[in-house]
Amino acid sequence: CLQQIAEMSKATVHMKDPEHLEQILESIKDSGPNTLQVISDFDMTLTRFAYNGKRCPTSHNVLDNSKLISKTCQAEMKNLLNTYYPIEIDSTRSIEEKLPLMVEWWTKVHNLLIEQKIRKDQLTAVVKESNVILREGYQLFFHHLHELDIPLLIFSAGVGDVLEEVIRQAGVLHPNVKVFSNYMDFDESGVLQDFKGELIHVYNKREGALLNTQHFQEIQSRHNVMLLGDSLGDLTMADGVQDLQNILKIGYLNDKVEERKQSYLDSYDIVLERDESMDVNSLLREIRNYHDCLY
Ligand SMILES: Nc1ccn([C@@H]2O[C@H](COP(=O)(O)O)[C@@H](O)[C@H]2O)c(=O)n1
Repeated sequence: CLQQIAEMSKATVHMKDPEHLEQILESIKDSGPNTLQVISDFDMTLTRFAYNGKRCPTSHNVLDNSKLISKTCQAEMKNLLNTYYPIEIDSTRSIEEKLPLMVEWWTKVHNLLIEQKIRKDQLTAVVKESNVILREGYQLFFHHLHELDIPLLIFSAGVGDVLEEVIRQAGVLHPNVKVFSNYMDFDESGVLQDFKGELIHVYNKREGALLNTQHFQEIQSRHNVMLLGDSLGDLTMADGVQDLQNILKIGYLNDKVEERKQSYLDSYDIVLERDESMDVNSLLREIRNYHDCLY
């Protein structure tokens, strides 16, 4: 199955330790789908990084580039993106150094969005008109997880309302999909007045943050994890999983490939370099076939 991923993939696939990977996969298969949860990032992990050589938008960019935002504000957001995104992906800076700067970026952008008086009823059209695209093979990915009743936890530092709308419009917002993200807070007339709860940025995603929530109860017996991410910050998404047994970490290396390759190879079990598809479907198919043979 691992070989299949390597062969089928249009991208370059790196596997840290194929033997160890095979063991993890066997163990996950033996334990059954009811012990598995999938934890995934959203922007540039479930969605495409580029299409026809052009960058695709993140959930924030869907708003930034839309008609809901004034030209002056768009220019300010672009400036912020050009300032802070290089810091986010800079492999020479530590997470500790980047963290306050990421909070600064998100806070500034959210304040700008609030100033724009965005209305809730405008989001559907804005998503429809955007160039956001889920990765090739997404239908099968969501379908396998739904069929096997495996929870898909999407942990995103993006905008929850936007990304949920993307998944809804793609027709794959199944009941097993749970999104944890920055949700907009609208006033009684449907105008954006704030963002709900604690800010989620690229370096504070942790399943432990869900402790005491209804959802945490539902997943606490699932000790095997498949984690999908595109940044080193995504690696902490499984922190707090109860009695973790096996974790399979799959990383999409989209940008600044050469500079960041080594750190991704050190941290992820499988690294998909410049991939735009969901080759992980082969792993899910394998788990599913194994389960179908047994039951
Ligand atoms: N104003 C912003 C802030 C962040 N981003 C990007 O969004 C990504 C975060 O979302 P995840 O689903 O990946 O957690 C992150 O990679 C930022 O670069 C943005 O585009 N605009």
